[in-house]
Amino acid sequence: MEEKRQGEVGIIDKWLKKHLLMYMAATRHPMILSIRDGSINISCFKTWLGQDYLFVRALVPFVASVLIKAWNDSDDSNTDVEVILSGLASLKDEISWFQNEASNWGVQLSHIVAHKATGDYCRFLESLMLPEVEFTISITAYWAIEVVYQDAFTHCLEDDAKTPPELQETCQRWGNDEFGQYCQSLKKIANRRLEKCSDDLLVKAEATFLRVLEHEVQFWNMSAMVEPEDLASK
Ligand SMILES: Cc1ncc(CN)c(N)n1
Repeated sequence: MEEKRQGEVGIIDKWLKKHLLMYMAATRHPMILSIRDGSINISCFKTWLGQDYLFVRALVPFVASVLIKAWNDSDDSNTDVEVILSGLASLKDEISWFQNEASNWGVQLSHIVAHKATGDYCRFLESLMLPEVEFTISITAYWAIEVVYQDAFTHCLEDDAKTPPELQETCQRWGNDEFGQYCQSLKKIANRRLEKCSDDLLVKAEATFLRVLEHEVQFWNMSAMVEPEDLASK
């Protein structure tokens, strides 16, 4: 297979162009736009916080499985393992952040039950952890999962955003430059693998990318739904 020439558009950029509507549905969801324009209903934010805590916990074994696949199957395993390991390590911080944030907002994490969208997304992660799922597929999914948050929350930090001060820290968590660089490193690994893989695998990887976007949209939809008890207390 020919090496990609400098300046040539990578496979992921082609997908982003081809599936722009779906990508925008995930990264410019009404829930994100409501954070950005300050109209967010705080009970939706609290639902998101509790459900995302469950999701991030399920992300740990998934990222660990990507790490093992990089170790076993990568053509540049030293670099890839280092990148993935730093993501895995930062999940510990992320979980502590959720615990701290939940206590600030009065959300009891021990009482949280997974909603359907959360359960579906976690089961999807589990299906990607199977040993027969190729490294190319799992690194593509990992990049897609992270970039949706990075892009969405960066949007909430732009100069003209009216994000409420109490949600700035949440947006910073995924909208900071360092996380942006991290997503670029994941994209580079995924692109390198995709350039070299068979047509069959490429089709599978594109379908996996789309499934991540669908799950992200469902996750935002679920968070944006006001719980009946919140309506009753109004
Ligand atoms: C649903 C979801 N997608 C992505 C991320 C970013 N780790 C997250 N915390 N939650």
